[in-house]
Parts: sequence; C-alpha cells; structure tokens
Amino acid sequence: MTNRAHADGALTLSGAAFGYAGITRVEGLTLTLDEGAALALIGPNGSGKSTLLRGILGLAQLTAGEARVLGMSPEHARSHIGSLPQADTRDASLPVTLRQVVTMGLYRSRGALRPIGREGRAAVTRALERVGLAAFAGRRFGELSGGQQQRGILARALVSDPRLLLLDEPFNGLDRENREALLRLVRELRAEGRTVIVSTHDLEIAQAACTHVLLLATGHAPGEPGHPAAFGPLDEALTLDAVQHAFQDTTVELDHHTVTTTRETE
Ligand SMILES: Nc1ncnc2c1ncn2[C@@H]1O[C@H](COP(=O)(O)OP(=O)(O)OP(=O)(O)O)[C@@H](O)[C@H]1O
Repeated sequence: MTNRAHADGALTLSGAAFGYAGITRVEGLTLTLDEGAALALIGPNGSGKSTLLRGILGLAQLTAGEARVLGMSPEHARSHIGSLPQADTRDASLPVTLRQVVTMGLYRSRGALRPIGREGRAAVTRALERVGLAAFAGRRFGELSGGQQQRGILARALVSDPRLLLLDEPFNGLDRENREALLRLVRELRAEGRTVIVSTHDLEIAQAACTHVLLLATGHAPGEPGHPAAFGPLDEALTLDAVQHAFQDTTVELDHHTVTTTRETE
C-alpha cells in the first residue's frame, strides 16, 4: 500500500447529513478520523449506519454540510475504498467462481475492459490467501458456506489495495472461527496503516478491533433522521450513558453489564 497520509485524515465530516432523493436519513455528523484508525459504527436498526457508509462511497446523497474522504470528494475517493456490503444485498446465485468474484474488485479501479494481466492475477491470489481461501479459488461462489462467501467478498474488497475499508455488518451470521479470523484481519489491516470503518450491533467486536466509536441513535420520532449519540476514542466514547441514549428500549451488554432501557418510542 502507498503510504500517503492526508492532512485532513481518512474522513472529515462537517455538519454532514446523508439521505436519498432529498430526504435526510442521518444528520449532524461532525468528526475527523485519522488514517490508520478503526471506527466502529454502532447503532440500532434504522439509525443510518448503512446510509453513512453509502454516503462515504458517494452512493447516498450528501443533503447538508461537507464530507471529505481521503482528502477528496466521496465520488473521487471511491476507487481507493474497498467495501463489503451487507450480506443480504448480495446475489449468491450468480454462476461465477470465487476467483471471478474477487477479480471483480480490480475492475473498480481499472475498468472492466482492460485485461487484468499477470499482476492482477497475482493480486487476486494474494487476496484469497489473505482470507484463507486460496484452495477454493475455482469453486462456484454460490456453493461456498455463508462464512466463506463473506471472506470471499472481503477478498474482493481487499484486492485493489484500498486505503479505506468499509465493512457493513461483516460479523453477522459468522461462527466463532470466522469471527475470530475477521477480527484478526481487521487488526492486521490497521497495523498496515489502512483505515477501517465497520458497522456492527456487537459492542464486544467494537472493543476487540476498533480504536474509535461513532454511536448513532434513531430519530426522536418515526421518520426523523438518525443522529450521533457519541463519537471519540473507544474507551472514552463508549459509555453506558451513550449506549443507553443510542439503544433506546433494547437490551445491550457492555463490560459485562446488561443494559435494558425503558423509553417507549412509539
Ligand atoms: N435506498 C434507500 N432509499 C430510501 N430510504 C432508504 C434507503 N436505504 C435505507 N433507507 C432508509 O434510511 C433509514 C436508515 O437506514 P439504514 O439502512 O441506513 O440504517 P441502519 O442503521 O444501517 O439499519 P440496519 O441496522 O437495519 O441495517 C431507514 O429509515 C431506511 O428505511
């Protein structure tokens, strides 16, 4: 990976809001994340985690404020970002091999018509080795287990040597072994100076792999946009108070405390 750190960090949001078709779904975002940090994006369903991730990719609309990604506009930064979408947005029925799926990650930066060449093929092999799936390269993607598919998509995100990785709920549905492997990989990616932003419902995962946390809460009334409940270094920002604010009327665990909040929202 090239080692060019940006003065304004991996991500700078100033009063940013994101949404779709002019309707804001998450708002009030002001933060700077340095390169090499790992940010856990935590919040209940509908608080806008995926919308923020899509906004960073330039795929959700910036409806207010400013957003700089790796010192660029989100649209320009996209070719430097590797992204792992939520598992339920993938099509596992495509008649393609795992190697072909991972190769697709190269087209983002090179265009689909340019041959990938020896270097590209070597990058695909390295990405597959990195996620422990080199032996499965020729398998049909749809025949792999859920955890293997997840790792395959992660290899697709890694193949273009991205400086920023966006992982949307990557731990959902993983067994213990796959989960540990993914945690290790997130730590390794950070150690290489890459920035990782990972959305999760799981506070334990955030504590195990991340340096920073952004807690998002749902809007005050149905239909209102989500907003930040806390942002900062993980050990400062991940407090019971902030978690309770973000997760109204759900049960969460933090540092072996089980928190059940009581506010009725509807
Ligand atoms: N493509 C879209 N077009 C319009 N509205 C959308 C779209 N995607 C999401 N939304 C809406 O934006 C709001 C935030 O959804 P989002 O998926 O970002 O939340 P989330 O925190 O990621 O939730 P989850 O944990 O369930 O994935 C929701 O009200 C959702 O209905």
